[in-house]
Amino acid sequence: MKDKHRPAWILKAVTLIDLTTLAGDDSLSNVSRLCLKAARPIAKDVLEELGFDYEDNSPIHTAAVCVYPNRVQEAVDVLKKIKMLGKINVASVATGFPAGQTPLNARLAEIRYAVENGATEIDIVINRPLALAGKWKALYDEIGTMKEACGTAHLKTILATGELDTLQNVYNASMVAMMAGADFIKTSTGKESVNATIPVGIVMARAIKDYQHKTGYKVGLKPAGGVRTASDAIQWLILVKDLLGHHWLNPALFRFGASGLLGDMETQLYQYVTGRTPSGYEFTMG
Ligand SMILES: O=C[C@H](O)COP(=O)(O)O
Repeated sequence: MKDKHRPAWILKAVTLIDLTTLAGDDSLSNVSRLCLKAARPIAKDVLEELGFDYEDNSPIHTAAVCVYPNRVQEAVDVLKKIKMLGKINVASVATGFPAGQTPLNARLAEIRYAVENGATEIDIVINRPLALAGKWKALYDEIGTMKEACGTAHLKTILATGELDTLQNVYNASMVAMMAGADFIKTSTGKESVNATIPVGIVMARAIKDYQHKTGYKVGLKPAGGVRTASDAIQWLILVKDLLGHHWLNPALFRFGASGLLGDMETQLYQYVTGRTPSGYEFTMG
């Protein structure tokens, strides 16, 4: 890619991020910072130098923030306060994230709790033992009940591909999730030892394309876990553009799940604009 196009690709990628915090010590304070960062992800001078408005109507904000169910209400409140709720969605992981090893009733209750608190996107994890045992109908039924529990909230289905053993299982699980009503299929929780990889992305994009051919429905793709650099992000954008088409590169059909991707994007954009490396004092949260 020509260097002059790089900032545009990076800015595009910024708008496709589900800015995530999924840590045991998450609190009102870091969730607030996350929301402020989601609303103003790139420093004012850098953004203006690239020709974008920094003010309220700036199109450069992340697609969503992604938090644990217990933190949904706080994220909703902060985004409402800064008038960004709706422009930035609140996504919640649920269903015993990341392992999914809790009874189905508890997993469903967690979805309902997150939705009642204002989450409009729910990231569930699939039951890996069902997939590994080839019990696809049982997996379909579980995801179907989770879709129902979501109500009007969008369902993102995390396959945890690093634990599915084979690419055939990844393809089958993708198909089952889509047939059960997933709005997005997502690679990983970020907590497996292997997370979003390009080979898995190719298989999932292929499944999405096959599903579209069979049904006419477009399902989104969300690589998540270990996407850390602007170059990683651009690789994913190129993969999606090549396999699914340019129109898939919008927040309704593509997201990055990432906690640590913005830092490198900011650095890269700063370097592009100023020709120098940031000192470390250049960027502050919020
Ligand atoms: O869904 C999002 C992932 O948990 C984020 O993973 P990450 O912390 O490796 O970026």
